[in-house]
Amino acid sequence: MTISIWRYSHLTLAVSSFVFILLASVTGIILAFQPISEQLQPYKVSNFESITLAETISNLKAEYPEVLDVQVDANQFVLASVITKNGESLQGYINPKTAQILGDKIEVSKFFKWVTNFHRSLFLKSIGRFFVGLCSFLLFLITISGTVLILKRQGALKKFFSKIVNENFNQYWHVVLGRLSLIPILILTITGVYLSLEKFDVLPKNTITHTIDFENLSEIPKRNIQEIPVFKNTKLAQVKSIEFPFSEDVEDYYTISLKDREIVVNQFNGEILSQKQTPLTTVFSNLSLNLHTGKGSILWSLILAIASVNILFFIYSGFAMTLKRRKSKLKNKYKKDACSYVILVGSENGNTVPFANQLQQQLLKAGKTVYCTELNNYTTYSKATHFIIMTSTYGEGEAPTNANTFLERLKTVKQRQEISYSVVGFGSLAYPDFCKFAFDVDAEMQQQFTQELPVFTINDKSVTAFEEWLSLWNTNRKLPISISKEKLAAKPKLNNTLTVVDKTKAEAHPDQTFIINLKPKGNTFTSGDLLAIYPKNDYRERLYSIGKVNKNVQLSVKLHENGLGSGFLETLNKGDHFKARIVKNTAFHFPKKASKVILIANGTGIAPFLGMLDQNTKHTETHLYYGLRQNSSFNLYRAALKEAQNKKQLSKLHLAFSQQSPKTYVQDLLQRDALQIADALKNNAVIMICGSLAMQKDVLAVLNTITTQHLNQPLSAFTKQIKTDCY
Ligand SMILES: Cc1cc2nc3c(=O)[nH]c(=O)nc-3n(C[C@H](O)[C@H](O)[C@H](O)COP(=O)(O)O)c2cc1C
Repeated sequence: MTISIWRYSHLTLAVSSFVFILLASVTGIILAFQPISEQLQPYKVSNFESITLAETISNLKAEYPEVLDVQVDANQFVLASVITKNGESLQGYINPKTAQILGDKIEVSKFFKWVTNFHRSLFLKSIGRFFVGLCSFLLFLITISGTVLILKRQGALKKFFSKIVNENFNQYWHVVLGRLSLIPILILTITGVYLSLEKFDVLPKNTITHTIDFENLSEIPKRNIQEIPVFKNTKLAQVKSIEFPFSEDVEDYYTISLKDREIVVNQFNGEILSQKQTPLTTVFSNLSLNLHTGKGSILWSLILAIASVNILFFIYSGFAMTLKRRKSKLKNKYKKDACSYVILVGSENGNTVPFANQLQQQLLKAGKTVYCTELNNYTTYSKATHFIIMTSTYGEGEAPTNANTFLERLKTVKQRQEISYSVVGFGSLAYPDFCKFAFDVDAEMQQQFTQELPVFTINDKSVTAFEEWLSLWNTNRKLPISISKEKLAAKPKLNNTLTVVDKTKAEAHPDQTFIINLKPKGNTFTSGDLLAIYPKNDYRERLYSIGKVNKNVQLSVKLHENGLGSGFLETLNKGDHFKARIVKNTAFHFPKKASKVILIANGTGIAPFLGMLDQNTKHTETHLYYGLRQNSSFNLYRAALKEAQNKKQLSKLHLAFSQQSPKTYVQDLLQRDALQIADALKNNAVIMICGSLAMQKDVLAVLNTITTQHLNQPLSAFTKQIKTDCY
């Protein structure tokens, strides 16, 4: 079944039962405190587990002239009904070690009785009971469909509990709490259904009847209670109730109900007269009651209370997510065959839709005819001249639900006219397959249409990045489109405060470059992750590649004229602090296992590599190809790289100077070392590239020549071994 059907079922079940579930959860939370308040009473004696039945019965018989019965409840409180020496009839909790009365039987308060009644039947008697039972069953189905949705989201059963990226409060906690309360909620619902079925007499009722051979009852050998084997060998903890013999007639006996069976014992010689297993329905019934109410365990009662609070949160967050999805509807002014621009959207949770809506509105304002639809609706567009595909990636590099049949449709639906296209990928660097679906779409589109711009990727809904794409696209299309950032920009989630440890001076460097070391809060980042800063405290974001050096965040920054990010960082002084966001960039971490690592950088692209070399304490063979303008540009990094070489954390350094004669670029050095590079790639080496996009393009072209010439394969055969982070 597809994810949308599961999601639809999950939602429909929730909508149809949420009022009942809401009421049952609120009352359930209150009721969880009843067993807790009971258990806090001081009626359980110490070392209860070691007390025997023999000890209890003989103590009671010694203390009271007549004992009617004894019950041991889920709290291990022992309740006895006795007649005292004064002839008074008494029911209360006793200490089985002394037979002394500890207190009166606890009566459930009127308030708890009222809430219990409401919880069971909503005061609607049988009809109410039926609905409560039904809703328990529906909640069971909601839990199952929710589990399937989590499984689909996580991609595999073994990943059920693996880490979840926190992109959205409601979504994140819906899944995290859903996983944590899965078992308690399943137990609550199954036991709830069982208890309801029991009330409707649907389950078979088995009562125990004993057949006793009254003819052969004997009073001899007369045994003391303490010497009767079954009493000696049975612990009180196993007992549920004891019915004492009515009189001293041999035909009256002890009936002892244990957890798994019921026995009848001759009161004189201790012979077991009959023994019957407890029926399974009774075992389940007791188990269901204890599990559903939390009787007998403060911990379980608390777990049930927390699970019920979570259910309330699921109702809220589930509806909040649904509303958000609904709000992100696509609307059109023109019919599909009347438009020259077609925006095709792929979105799982609606985050990409506002970007598409903005672009559509602004294009309409500019007098263009635009049609906007989901990728799965792809069909013919008789007047289209340009497609803009805006799609997120979901699961593990897969298509979002409303785009999962697009690639198939693309093969069958044929357009009649020439069409150009641009793909904008929305994704998150926290996932290894960053914007993969956008790249898959682009590869297929290239077969039929003209690519106008290479795939443009947008991390974490960055409005700044979208503006960058728009500016490139505007230039190409000769359009003046600008978007309303306020409508798109979500408040950035600043997750760290960084303090300046030290900073070099930009003016001391020939290329106006400086290194800044920042002390973050916590240690949960690594080299290759990104630091997102918001210099003007608005939506404008600037990203820097992090090198983790001495547990600090180290950035290498080139000061640009009027540069928003570089200007802000340049004005900071030692001790200053500011809030920012550390963005995980799992796709650009130093490989844990690799025969060899080849790092390629130019300019400030060295930043993450300085950290990776500092962290390369396993001495993985690592080569660095580094392009700078001139020898003096290298002064800033000389000491750190020398130290890395001395510590054998950098095996070899290859420098290229582009403004010194002979002018050399990193790709020239790669070409020079073509044989070693080919050999390394063949032996599973990893190549990491960081720096300018122009350098990346040239380097990839040279690498492709190397693999084609020396390994008879294009570079695309080695994609898994190439990691890039260029800007
Ligand atoms: C369960 C899940 C899996 C994701 N998998 C990826 C992924 O493999 N690659 C990626 O770049 N982004 C991934 N993302 C991030 C989304 O693509 C990103 O948040 C996007 O902005 C969501 O837009 P949408 O709500 O329109 O689908 C994933 C998000 C979620 C919730």
